[in-house]
Amino acid sequence: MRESFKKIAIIAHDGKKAEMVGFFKDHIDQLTGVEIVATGTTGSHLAKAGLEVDAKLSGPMGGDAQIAAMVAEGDIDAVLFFRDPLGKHPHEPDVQMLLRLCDLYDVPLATNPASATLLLNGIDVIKAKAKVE
Ligand SMILES: O=C(CO)COP(=O)(O)O
Repeated sequence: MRESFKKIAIIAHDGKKAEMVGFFKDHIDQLTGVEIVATGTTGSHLAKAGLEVDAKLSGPMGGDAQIAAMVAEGDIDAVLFFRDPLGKHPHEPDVQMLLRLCDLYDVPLATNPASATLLLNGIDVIKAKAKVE
């Protein structure tokens, strides 16, 4: 079980970007003190919403692959990926690689807002526990 969440990755497919921005505006307090890495366009949306973001390449240009490599190197503590199950994505192999590496390295992965809410609440519990200890 992970004991600290210093850096998280945020990614959203185009069909989920509006929902993703609304979600993170609502959960901005839970991101205090957490570094955010994002794919390119997701990152620019988050930056516009006032978050500090390390934006990688756009997803179809290799951004998911860059984040997957960070997962493999142990540099990412959780991935919040707002996937669009109804869209077609030219870089689907990169997406599958990212999901696989999260499972391989046991990195918490949320692929929809409901699970992202639970993940962020879980991070809060771990943060609170670390303060008490
Ligand atoms: O394609 C993506 C996820 O697979 C997201 O990439 P962008 O954030 O650059 O749109």
